[in-house]
Amino acid sequence: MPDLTLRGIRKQFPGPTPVDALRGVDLTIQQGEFVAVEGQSGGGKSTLLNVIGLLDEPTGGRYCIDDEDMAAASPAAVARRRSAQFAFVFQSFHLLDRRRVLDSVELGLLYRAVPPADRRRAALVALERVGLRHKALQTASRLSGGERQRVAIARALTAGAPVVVADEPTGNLDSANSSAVVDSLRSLHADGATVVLVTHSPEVAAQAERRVRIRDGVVVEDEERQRRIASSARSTSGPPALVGRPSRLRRRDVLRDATASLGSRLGRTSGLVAAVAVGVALAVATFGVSTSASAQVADTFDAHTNRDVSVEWQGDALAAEPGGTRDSIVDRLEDLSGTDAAGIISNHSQHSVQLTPARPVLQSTVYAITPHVPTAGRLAITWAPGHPARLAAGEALIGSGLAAQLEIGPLVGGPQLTVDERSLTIVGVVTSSPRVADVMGSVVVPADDAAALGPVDQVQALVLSRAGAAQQVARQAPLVVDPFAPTSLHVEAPVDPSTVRAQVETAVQSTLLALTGIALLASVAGLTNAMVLSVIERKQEFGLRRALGARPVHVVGLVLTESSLVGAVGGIVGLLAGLAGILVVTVVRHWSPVFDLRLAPVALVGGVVVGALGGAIASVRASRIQPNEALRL
Ligand SMILES: Nc1ncnc2c1ncn2[C@@H]1O[C@H](COP(=O)(O)OP(=O)(O)OP(=O)(O)O)[C@@H](O)[C@H]1O
Repeated sequence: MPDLTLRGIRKQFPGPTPVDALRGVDLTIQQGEFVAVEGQSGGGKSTLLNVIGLLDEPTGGRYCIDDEDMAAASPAAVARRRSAQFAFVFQSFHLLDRRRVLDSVELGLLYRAVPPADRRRAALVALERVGLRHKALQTASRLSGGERQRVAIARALTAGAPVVVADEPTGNLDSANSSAVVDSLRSLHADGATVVLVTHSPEVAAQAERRVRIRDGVVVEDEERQRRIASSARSTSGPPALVGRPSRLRRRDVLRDATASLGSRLGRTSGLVAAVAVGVALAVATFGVSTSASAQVADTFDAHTNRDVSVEWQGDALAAEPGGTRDSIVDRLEDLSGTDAAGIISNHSQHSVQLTPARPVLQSTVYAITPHVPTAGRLAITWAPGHPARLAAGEALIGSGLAAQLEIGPLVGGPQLTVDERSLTIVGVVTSSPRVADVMGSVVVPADDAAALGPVDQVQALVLSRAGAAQQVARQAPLVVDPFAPTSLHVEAPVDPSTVRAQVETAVQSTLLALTGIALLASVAGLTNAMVLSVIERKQEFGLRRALGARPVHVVGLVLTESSLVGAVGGIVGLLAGLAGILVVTVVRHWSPVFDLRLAPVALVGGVVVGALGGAIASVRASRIQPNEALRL
């Protein structure tokens, strides 16, 4: 049981004009005394109490508790002493205002690693003693001033600390409530606790067995005349046994405490969650939209451009080789696995074309095609009404450009076109030829009529491959077209789709990931700001926790747990909002949405990381809050 010995205690507050609040205080308080500290305002009473309760360090002199010099004790040892040996009652109560009364009463035991059920039992017993058991589950801020001070006394009772330090506990109370509080203090004293009480009230001071008067930072009067009388009336059993392990905290309790704390400020907590959710939602949406967009781009490539393969050669050189006829080349190309359609189109340079003898003669290129060129070359053809979609000997197609030049009307009655001296029936107009653009201004005849057109300029085998097979077909096509000199042929195939796909995906994703990073950084910045503001607002609460034995690391843990919880909830809300965003964008753009299941854990972990980062600065600030400064009126 501690005896408190102060020798030559000085306390100077620095500043432009330093204040000497204590100027050499000598005082010995033995275990079990009831001491009232009186004196004029500004005399140094609260400062003395803070030094005694280890809430503040003196700047000079020696303060020993049971012969241990506190100046030599480590911060952790001081926190342990505070938790084990002191209970505090303040003029302005200092409760966890937004939380249940029970939480304020239990707080000291929380920092002694006492299990929740035991804490609750002890708190209810203490509340019973101050007549407030029925208010245990009520929000503390709803209580009257007198009730709040009785809750603070209940907290001191629960702590079972050997020394109760009370700084003007009746300062804000009327006389009835004052007497109730003084009675409670006397009852604590009767249990064996030392009570050190600062008061301006002579009536309250008169209840103490020893009155110490302090003026201008020195003890001017120390009256002990009632000590003997009171000592004899006092319990000899000493203070109640201390429960728990001082200045220790159970990990599970941090989570409960943080959850309760967040729950007690739902408005602010929602704001914090929103700060995280916005970042996570943007991250999820950009990531999801980029995946959907990439899939869309890849699909487009696969469906169209990637299927075109062509092999080109000059003149009619192959015709003389065995198997060099157009039909056999086309047959071999169509036999390749991965080919959907194949055809050969040859360019027979310029010829004179004329619609009727009355019309002008035009010069136009003539192409000869095998039957599957319209499919393989993806030609769009408007056939003459009633004509089958196939070109027979003596018939011709004309490109829509040439048709306009020739001023051809509807293809009814089989209009005739004279090419050189030959008359051909026009049976269709080519309205689109994406692979051989020249066809649009040309005449197209069947390959069987090609011989009549004279020498060939250029021959192209057009292959339409299956989606994804273009590369394979492009490798084999020259071998089947000219097995004797495949390298002499010019092959055109699309860029490997996987390369294009990867390039597009990388480009899209790196841009969007950069945006994602910016969104998350903005979230961290927003949360940091909000958490720091929250810590400033809760300064007194953190001071109280420190006074009741919390070490800086406990405070850091609480704030980080709160911000990580906010992050986790923000992550989930952000994930849902982000998925909704993906759905909206993809529906509006007619894309197929891609929901990557991995987004869920990533969003949750991302939220927690954002939360923890956002709470880092606030937690350090909270841990630096000094109890004496935070708890000053
Ligand atoms: N943190 C501080 N920084 C600067 N000066 C301080 C600080 N705390 C107290 N003081 C000054 O130290 C002196 C003693 O203050 P203290 O609060 O101990 O007086 P008190 O006797 O408790 O006064 P009251 O009865 O009005 O509460 C005062 O002049 C006060 O302004």
